[in-house]
Amino acid sequence: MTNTPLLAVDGLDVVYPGKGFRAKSFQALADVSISVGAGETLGLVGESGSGKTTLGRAILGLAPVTRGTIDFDGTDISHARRAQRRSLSADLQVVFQDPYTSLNPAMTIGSILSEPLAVAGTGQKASRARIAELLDHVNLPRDSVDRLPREFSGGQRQRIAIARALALSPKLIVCDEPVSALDLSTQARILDLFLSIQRDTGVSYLFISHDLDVVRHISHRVAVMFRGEIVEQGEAAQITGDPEHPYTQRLLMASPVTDPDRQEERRNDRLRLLERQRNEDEQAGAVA
Ligand SMILES: Nc1ncnc2c1ncn2[C@@H]1O[C@H](COP(=O)(O)OP(=O)(O)OP(=O)(O)O)[C@@H](O)[C@H]1O
Repeated sequence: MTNTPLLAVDGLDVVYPGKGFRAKSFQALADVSISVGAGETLGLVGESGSGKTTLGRAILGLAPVTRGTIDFDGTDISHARRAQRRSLSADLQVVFQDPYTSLNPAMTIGSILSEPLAVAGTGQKASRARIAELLDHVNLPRDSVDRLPREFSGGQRQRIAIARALALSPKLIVCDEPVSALDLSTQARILDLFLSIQRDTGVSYLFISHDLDVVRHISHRVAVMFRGEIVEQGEAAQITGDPEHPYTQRLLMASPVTDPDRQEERRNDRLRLLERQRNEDEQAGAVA
């Protein structure tokens, strides 16, 4: 990890224009600032509708930037045009939540993986070699190339989506709830895959999730989003275990403990939080 951020979002506003006659516009992000270093994972956590996906989409050029900058690898890409976006796609990739809809059902795995390589001008022989390497990397058999997405389980499809994102060795992958559609044991295996890929390649992740346990497992740092604003950010263990902001505290108290190995740890976090809230209430009472 280096100190120079690979991605620096500064003072970002996103306002969705109203649709139809008299429909109101909607401000989905207000003054959002985050950064992701090379080889780092920033977890982005928050309730449904808080604006997490909108931030990911703004970085990918899919949501309108009204104000602020998005610096990626030294260039402001907040208003990048199509040609610049295309050249960025080698370095900036995405993995979506739903492995059932994110892969074209009519294309073989070989065609899905060769698409980004062909766009980048990779020759057929080099492309075949790269595809074999990618399948090894995500632990899928090499003969997967001739099969269709429907022949794979949800976890395997997410491995294919990850392989596709890795094809051109990106610097940053925006991961938008990439394990939410998977069962618990598959979630754990895919999270481990994300971690081992990062160890091997040094790729950075902006990892979007509503699940504090998932975010704690995968992230170096965590940012918490509430109603379109970042209300708190810091080291993953601190934000997910001993948060300062009342909203994050509520998230911690309300979130289900998905990982059985973490139940004890989470119980202790909650007890510590309750203790702190009681002390703060007592102090407030003493002052009043
Ligand atoms: N294209 C759009 N036009 C208008 N409003 C939108 C659009 N996309 C999202 N929104 C609104 O912006 C807000 C933030 O949505 P967003 O999908 O970014 O939240 P989220 O935290 O990712 O939620 P979820 O976890 O449910 O996907 C919501 O109120 C949503 O209705």
